Amino acid sequence: MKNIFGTQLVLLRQKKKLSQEGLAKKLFVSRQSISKWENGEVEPGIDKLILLAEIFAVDLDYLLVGKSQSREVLLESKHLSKSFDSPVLKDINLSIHSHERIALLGSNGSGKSTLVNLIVGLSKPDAGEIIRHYNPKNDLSIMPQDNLLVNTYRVNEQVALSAQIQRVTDRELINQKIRQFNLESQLKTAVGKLSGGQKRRLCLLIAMLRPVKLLILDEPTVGMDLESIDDFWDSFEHVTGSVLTITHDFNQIDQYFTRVLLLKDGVIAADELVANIHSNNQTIEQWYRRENQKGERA
Ligand SMILES: Nc1ncnc2c1ncn2[C@@H]1O[C@H](COP(=O)(O)OP(=O)(O)OP(=O)(O)O)[C@@H](O)[C@H]1O
Repeated sequence: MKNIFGTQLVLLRQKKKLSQEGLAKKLFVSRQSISKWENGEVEPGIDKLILLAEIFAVDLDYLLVGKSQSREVLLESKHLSKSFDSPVLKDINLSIHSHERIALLGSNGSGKSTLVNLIVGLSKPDAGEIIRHYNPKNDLSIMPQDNLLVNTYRVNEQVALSAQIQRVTDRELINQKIRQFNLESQLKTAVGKLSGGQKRRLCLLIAMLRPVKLLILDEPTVGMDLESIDDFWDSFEHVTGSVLTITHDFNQIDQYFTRVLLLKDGVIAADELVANIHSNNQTIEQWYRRENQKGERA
């Protein structure tokens, strides 16, 4: 295990453009520990292995023994179209697989929310179909744009209520999420008194109380200050399963996402792996600006 794990760790860390120091900080260990893991001198404990798998969005099997990642198709959309006063989505063909962290990009009004609403089943397409290879009741979670929180509740009461609604009874799992989302010291604070960033983190925690196959986030950090945005995306690393997010946090996409989709003129105008964009020495913002302007300069 040692050699493969060490090699995998180096590869994944470099792919994510993380230094040993940067990774050590995320795991609350020393840089020397990372170095020892990578050299095969010592193995991390299971808790750190799970965190590593989360941070790199990979299977434990892939991390430990290099077994190829399962690539299950979760959702397929075929020739989707949707019009309001005028056509918004014209011909959307898209597949979402397991272990993908997808950022859905596009100008204001390009139809991102309309597409997400179709995917989660909040509205119906005029034509085309969505094939879901998961149970929408159990395997889909959504973090909406607005915080659906009870401001007068304390944080622990809010979490308990949400856990009850979702029928999550494993107390240890709930406590672990609270620790992961760094909300331990706010447990007795009234939800209404949390900062904007803390509220969004609490919403993400609630959306992730149950492990789901697909998590959908609609502009999760809108209106937040820079510090809260960083804070939020740090917690995002604990998401298991696949994610589809509408976001304009370009710096964060570079760090936390695996794939970007660009919606333009009613179609998926570009669909690219973040690693491919980086290997061309581009940031996601540079890529987005170039792709989104294509055909508009003539
Ligand atoms: N329920 C609706 N009734 C009428 N028009 C709608 C409705 N929902 C969306 N639209 C229109 O569809 C178009 C796409 O809207 P949508 O909200 O999907 O875009 P978006 O890419 O999410 O935009 P933004 O980045 O501004 O959030 C817009 O022109 C919008 O006015």
